[in-house]
Amino acid sequence: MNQVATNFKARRPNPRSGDRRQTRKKASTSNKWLYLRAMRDAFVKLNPKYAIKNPVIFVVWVGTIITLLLTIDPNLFGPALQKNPQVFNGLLSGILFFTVWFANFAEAVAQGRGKAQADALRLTKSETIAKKLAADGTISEVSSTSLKQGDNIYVIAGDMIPADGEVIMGVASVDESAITGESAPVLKESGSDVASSVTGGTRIISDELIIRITNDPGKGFIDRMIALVEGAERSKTPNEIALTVLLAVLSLVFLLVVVTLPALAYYVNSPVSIPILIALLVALIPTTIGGLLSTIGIAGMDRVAQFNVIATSGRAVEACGDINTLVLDKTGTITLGNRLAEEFIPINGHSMSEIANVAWAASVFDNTPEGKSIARLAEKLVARFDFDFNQAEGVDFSAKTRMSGTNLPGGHEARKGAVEAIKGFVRSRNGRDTPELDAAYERVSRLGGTPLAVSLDNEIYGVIYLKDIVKPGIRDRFLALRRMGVHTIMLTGDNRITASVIAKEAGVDDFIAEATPEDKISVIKKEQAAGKLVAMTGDGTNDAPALAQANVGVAMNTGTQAAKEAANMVDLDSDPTKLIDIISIGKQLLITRGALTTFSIANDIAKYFAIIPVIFVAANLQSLNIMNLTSPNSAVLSALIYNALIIPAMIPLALKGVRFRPLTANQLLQRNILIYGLGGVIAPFIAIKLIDILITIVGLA
Ligand SMILES: Nc1ncnc2c1ncn2[C@@H]1O[C@H](COP(=O)(O)OP(=O)(O)OP(=O)(O)O)[C@@H](O)[C@H]1O
Ligand SMILES: [K+]
Ligand SMILES: [Mg+2]
Repeated sequence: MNQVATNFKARRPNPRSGDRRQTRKKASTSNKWLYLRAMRDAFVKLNPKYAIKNPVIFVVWVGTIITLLLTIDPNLFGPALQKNPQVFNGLLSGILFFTVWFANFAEAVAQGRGKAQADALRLTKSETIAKKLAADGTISEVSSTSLKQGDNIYVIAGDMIPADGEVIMGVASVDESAITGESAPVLKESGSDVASSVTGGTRIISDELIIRITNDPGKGFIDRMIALVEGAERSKTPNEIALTVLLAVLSLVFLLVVVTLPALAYYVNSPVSIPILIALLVALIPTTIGGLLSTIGIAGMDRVAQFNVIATSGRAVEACGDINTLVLDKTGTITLGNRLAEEFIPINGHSMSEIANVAWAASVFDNTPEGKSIARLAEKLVARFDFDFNQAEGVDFSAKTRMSGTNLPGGHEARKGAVEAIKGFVRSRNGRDTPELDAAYERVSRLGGTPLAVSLDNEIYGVIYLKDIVKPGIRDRFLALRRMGVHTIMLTGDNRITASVIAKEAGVDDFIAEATPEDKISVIKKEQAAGKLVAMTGDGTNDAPALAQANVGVAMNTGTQAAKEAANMVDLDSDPTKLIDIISIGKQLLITRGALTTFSIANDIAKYFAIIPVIFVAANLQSLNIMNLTSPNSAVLSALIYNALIIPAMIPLALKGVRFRPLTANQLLQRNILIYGLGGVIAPFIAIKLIDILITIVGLA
């Protein structure tokens, strides 16, 4: 006994999870490496094949080449017009090069974070020996990489679970810290909707299980996660594509403006040179947002991942920002969800022990947490109901019938379930319900509890009070959602009174009681038909269709494989309220993008006033030179140095996102226009002036 205990302890200090946490720490302290790698990757991204995907930055890239050629031969496209053309063109070319490189660097930094995460995940994916079960029950040892969908395997305390699967036999505790970072072991058992799925790379720490493999090699959950965090599957979102197109069109418009300038300048006798035109073009096109656009998107997915939620696409994260309606389960999402039997309320002259006996008989085959807790409470009251187990048959609970029970020998039927369901059942057997039933049912419901009626054949014995508690703090979260303009709907299989009590206590906007699984889908469809974008969470198999129908479906990691496949996000901590955080991240992503676009375009005013006087310098239009910069060369270089430096300066904001408050889209828009629009107009005037003074002191121009 002692020996076993020490053996078990001896294994503890060195479980995989420990190794992994160290790796995580290493990954976070090795920021220096992350930046070094990003610097290198920023050069790799200069490849034109890659660079052309970002039209705005590609224009700068082309400008770099042309100004480089003009450095070698300033008279390549006609006589050079400015002072020291070779030095000027060389400096210009260098600044343009760094503009492109900074944009690449920004993207590489965002991608690098994902790569570090993927490296940590790969550690959990080492090859192990799996014990495969043949049809005749014999066990053979095979490599974990050879396991296919449908294989059955056996694992015992200490083993690593070799691949994703569903528990088909046994109860055991599993250390899932390798994927969730949570050290408390989780109970896994067969039959239960929420606790039967296991993930490859986690470790079983007690007892034994038989698992049916659900994925072919290389298609497991961790494989998918690695691909996702590495950004391999990141496709541009519709909003991002729309903005890219808009930025490209804007660039084209500026290009047309710039090409027509020489004619105008000629007219006022102020000829302009090619490098100045390139400088003006680069200054005017939206390089700041163009350079940071994909960084913002990657960072959004990354931020979701830091919440321990895996998004299957950037599209999903972004869609979160547009969500108008949030559909939530009551039990386990809004309430704690471990609904336990608190009390039996006998009616119609039945005694406490009578209702306990029938409740016990109706629960012996019920594997749900509710069923088990009813049996436990009945046993506390020394319930007895003698019958031959071999001749009895369990009637499983389903969300559709909303009841469960046991078919006893001799044709007797013990049932428990939602009061309306039991009323219907008893009526179909020529029984009656009584006002006493309604009184008991109302009493439980008014407490926010779930009442279950108990019956044997056509006789109702009373009501079971299943107690459930609204999660602490949930009210504030719904309040925050309301401020963001998100409408919340609680869906529950429970009755109207319970539903309204819980809805009021939690502060949701709306509720639907006595909902069947089909109702979930129809609610989502109805909202969508009204032009709303809908998000929902769920865990059970019967949630899968609704998860697929919703614009954003977040499955719990403890949920079934079906639910996880259907969803576009999986929450590793299985905390349904996290959807609220994800919505905030999505909104923040959209706002960050909007803020930086506003800032980028507002910047143009200062850059315009810095460069335009240079073009009309010979015309002596002094009124244009409002910034009073030292020389034409210094004016152009200052504007472009600012234009380049603002990209790395904005990387932290792109990665972290702008400060977010729960406000409606309109309020946020107004706030942002004020901060980033006004700031975007003023900041460059000051910065360009300072750079001009600095390069005059240094003597660059
Ligand atoms: N094990 C059970 N046996 C019999 N009846 C049950 C059992 N579990 C729940 N019920 C009844 O069936 C109803 C519907 O259950 P269901 O799980 O669909 O919804 P819910 O848990 O109340 O709400 P939610 O949709 O928020 O999870 C419950 O409100 C309860 O009255
Ligand atoms: K620009
Ligand atoms: Mg439920």
